[in-house]
Amino acid sequence: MANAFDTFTLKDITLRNRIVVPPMCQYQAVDGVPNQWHEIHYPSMARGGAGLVIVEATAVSPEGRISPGCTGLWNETQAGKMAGIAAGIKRAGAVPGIQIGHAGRKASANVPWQGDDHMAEDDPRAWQTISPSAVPFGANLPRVPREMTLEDIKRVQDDFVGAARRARDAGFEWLELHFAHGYLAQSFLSVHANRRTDGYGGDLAGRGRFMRETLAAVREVWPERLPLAVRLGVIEFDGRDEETVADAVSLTRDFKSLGLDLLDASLGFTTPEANIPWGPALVVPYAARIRKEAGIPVSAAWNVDTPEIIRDVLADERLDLVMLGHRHLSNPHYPYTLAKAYGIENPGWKTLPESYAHWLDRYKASDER
Ligand SMILES: C=C(C(=O)O)c1ccccc1
Repeated sequence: MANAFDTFTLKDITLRNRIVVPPMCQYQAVDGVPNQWHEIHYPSMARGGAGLVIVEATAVSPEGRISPGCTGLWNETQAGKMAGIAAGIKRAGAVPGIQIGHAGRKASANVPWQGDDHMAEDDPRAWQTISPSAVPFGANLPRVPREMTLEDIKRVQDDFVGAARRARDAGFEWLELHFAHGYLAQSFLSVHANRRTDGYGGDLAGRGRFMRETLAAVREVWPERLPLAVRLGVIEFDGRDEETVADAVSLTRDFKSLGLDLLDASLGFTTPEANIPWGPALVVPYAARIRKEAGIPVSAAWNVDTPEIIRDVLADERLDLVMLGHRHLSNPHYPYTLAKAYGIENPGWKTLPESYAHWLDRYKASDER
């Protein structure tokens, strides 16, 4: 029976606990280059006590960004800045992770609080998006993407490999491929986005090919001793759920045979018509099924966010790691809050830097006396 403050070892990497700061886009980069925002944000999150801090969805190419504010790992300038961020996370006691991806037909968008929609075609910042088929997402993202050629597919897969190599050389110790949320890789898997009739479309084998090939190629450059994860949209809530979840189980088994170490279960988000039943631990049942049927460690986000839920999903081994994004944005020291909720002795010394722990212990808060 695991609990949130147990260590977790995967390959040569041991996390100090089961708490993860998941990738959460900050939309603060310029030309994909991390800056002081990221240099403060990520080490601060790590200083709060989480076991693993995963840097936001980082584009493998300029056209792969969701928005102009997204980070990238397609050049050495970006890699140099990312090296400092990885070191800062590690210095703060967490394992440095990074998520790499390509936004596909959801790219070229305004940041969420500036519209969360495709930039106008005459916006000088906008760019042509690409996708498995010339099928738009719709709703706030109506631009018709260009259908990818086989050369495009190979180029983008090579871009994933290049970004993985830069992440390795920058000192990251945990790599997550972004195969979820309606971005490019998920679009290949989705019947809502992929109408191809060549080897990258049609049945599950065809729709899963881009993901399998990309994972295998990245595994070649990502050190065997370091964990390789995939965030996969395992359900869409589009009326095809049993088929989609069964596909996710099958695909995860394939990924495992290609060197996947952990599956981070999330949502598909490939159609605006989805009817998502928002609520506590929304994705956990599907993550647990994959854990059992594919025999691989799993994590999940999406309202795994109370001490009771966190305790239960870990104790009964539905999840191996909990992704606490919302909790960390409102309180980067959430591990301390969680330790106190569990009545753990000396919660500050258990989760925070010694200077914080000292003062928290030395002079009690008025409601702690
Ligand atoms: C910006 C996102 C990402 O990087 O996955 C995202 C998209 C949809 C829901 C949550 C997060």
